[in-house]
Amino acid sequence: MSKPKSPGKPPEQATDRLFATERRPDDFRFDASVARVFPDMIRRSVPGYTTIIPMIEVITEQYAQAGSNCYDLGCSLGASTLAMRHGISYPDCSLFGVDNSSAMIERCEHYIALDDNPMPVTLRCEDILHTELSNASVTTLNFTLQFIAPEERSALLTRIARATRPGGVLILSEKIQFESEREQNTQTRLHHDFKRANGYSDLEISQKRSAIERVLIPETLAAHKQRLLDAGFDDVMVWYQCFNFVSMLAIKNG
Ligand SMILES: Nc1ncnc2c1ncn2[C@@H]1O[C@H](C[S@+](CC[C@H]([NH3+])C(=O)[O-])CC(=O)[O-])[C@@H](O)[C@H]1O
Ligand SMILES: O=C(O)C(=O)Cc1ccccc1
Repeated sequence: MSKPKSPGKPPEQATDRLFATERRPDDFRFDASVARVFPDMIRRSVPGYTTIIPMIEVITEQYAQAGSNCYDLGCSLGASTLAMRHGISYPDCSLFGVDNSSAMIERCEHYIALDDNPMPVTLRCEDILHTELSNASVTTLNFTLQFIAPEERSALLTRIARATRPGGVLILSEKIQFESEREQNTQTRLHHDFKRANGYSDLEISQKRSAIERVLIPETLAAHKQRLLDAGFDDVMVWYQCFNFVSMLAIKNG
């Protein structure tokens, strides 16, 4: 599944109307219907997503090391993978994109093939809880850890920290929960205002909210920071926040 490949037809991209009409309250899944609308869905749903992606390139440029592996865990259609690809300046680095949704990985292959950067990308359709990790300089979890069961998160982060070279990093982006109920309500209202400003109706917002309730479990910033330190990272900093969406940089000492 790695490059080089002849650039195929661009995948058809649709507007996200998945929650526009009344539907059964099924849990959200990363299936073919989500994969088809995903670029539109994530851009209109996650405040800051369109800023975070190019910054992943900037961060990768700073921390990628010669002869190392870089991983994008939960790569979806490869937006963060491509940002990493563009940030890596060493031809002897290896870049891996991992996602357990076959619908995402199939489409991701097309997006990788359309991008003209020569660095090979290896895509794995695997569970990130079991994927092999070693010799890492930059690993990205861009809005993926939130979909992992909370009791599995420590083991995954510990595995990433152990696989990370001195001076390497984890970029961790997450929807977060706030300690204070007042702040939680205010930031949630602002997030919903953002979605409304991007054309989502109240019905779409409320049906999506119910669908993700049991599958996207946000935690507080304090919980994330402490767990990253416990996992073996030496320093954790927030480099981006917009409402209840945050991106952190966890660094292993050089
Ligand atoms: N256990 C798992 N193993 C592998 N993949 C998983 C697992 N659980 C969830 N996923 C995958 O994690 C991705 C999360 S989306 C990432 C966006 C991307 N990073 C981006 O920068 O565009 C974020 C969002 O939709 O808010 C989906 O593709 C899931 O299939
Ligand atoms: O849409 C939302 O309300 C979110 O919290 C973000 C999101 C984005 C894409 C898939 C699932 C959740």
